[in-house]
Amino acid sequence: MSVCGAARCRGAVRRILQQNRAVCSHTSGSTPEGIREKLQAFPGGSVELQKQRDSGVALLTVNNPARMNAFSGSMMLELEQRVRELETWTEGKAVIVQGAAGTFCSGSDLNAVRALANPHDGMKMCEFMQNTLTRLLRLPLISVALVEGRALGGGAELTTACDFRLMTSDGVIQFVHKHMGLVPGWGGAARLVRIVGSQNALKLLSGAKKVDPDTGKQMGLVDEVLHCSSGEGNALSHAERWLGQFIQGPAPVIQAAKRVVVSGRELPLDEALQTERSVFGTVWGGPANLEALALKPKHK
Ligand SMILES: CC[C@@H](C(=O)O)C(=O)SCCNC(=O)CCNC(=O)[C@H](O)C(C)(C)COP(=O)(O)OP(=O)(O)OC[C@H]1O[C@@H](n2cnc3c(N)ncnc32)[C@H](O)[C@@H]1OP(=O)(O)O
Repeated sequence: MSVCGAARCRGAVRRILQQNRAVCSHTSGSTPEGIREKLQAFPGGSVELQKQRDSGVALLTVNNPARMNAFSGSMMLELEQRVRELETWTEGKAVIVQGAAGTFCSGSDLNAVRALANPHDGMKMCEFMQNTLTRLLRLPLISVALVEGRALGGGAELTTACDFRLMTSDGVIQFVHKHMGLVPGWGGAARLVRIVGSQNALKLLSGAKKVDPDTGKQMGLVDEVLHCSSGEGNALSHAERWLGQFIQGPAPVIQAAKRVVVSGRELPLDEALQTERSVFGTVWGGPANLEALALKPKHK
């Protein structure tokens, strides 16, 4: 990359980091640090990250099978750490978010929820998770939620923090918050409205409706239904194949595509155009661009 290109790239990265800092200050008013010790007091399970360097696809696995992959406090902290690791993965192209043992995620661990049920702790937890999931959605990687089994409550919210949702035929997404006397607090409502529109979002939240794969596909919540028999890694290999059509080519170009989509999705038009120019500058005259020009391609 030229010196000029590198400077533009740093500018684009700086702008995205500024967006992320804006999320922190907008969603908390203060830092969400106070909640870390409290979350640490609810251990159990893990959030695992496996970076597949050959393909540029990372697997992020929510792993707490004894509780249907519910998020313990320590898992919320681990998720933030994993997202932090992905933010600096310059060779990466995509991330698949999945649950362990054939089911996606049943939301917050109800034991932690009970203990943090006062408004102050609830707000801090919600700020912390909003920040983490906003950063997940803004990663310069194509993100896919692979929904096998159930995605409930916070698990349903997690699916909306990905660019795409793939569902196996046994999958269910359900915003069960109403049954808990709640609304989503991890940013899931704001994202849901943007994905399916306000009419559908209101139906899903006020009715706590179960979304099966076909209904999800009709309303635009589900991008693809994976018809595969259940079994270790079977759905994952289908998901990887589906993802393959979007991640051919060099990582900087894939990351640039994601960055212009994030700015187009989130910023006012003038700022989005400015970011688009900066990101364009990182790929214009870059190795992939020069190689393509030398090949005189025909796009048939
Ligand atoms: C702000 C809150 C909101 C958010 O964060 O956005 C939330 O997410 S609140 C949590 C919302 N989720 C739930 O309310 C899920 C409650 N669980 C269920 O409805 C059912 O367990 C199930 C997920 C539909 C599975 O049912 P089934 O297949 O019949 O299995 P079991 O019920 O026997 O579950 C096995 C085991 O897992 C425990 N479990 C499941 N979910 C949670 C959870 N969210 N927190 C803690 N533990 C959970 C369940 O209690 C069973 O444990 P044992 O009884 O010890 O076997």
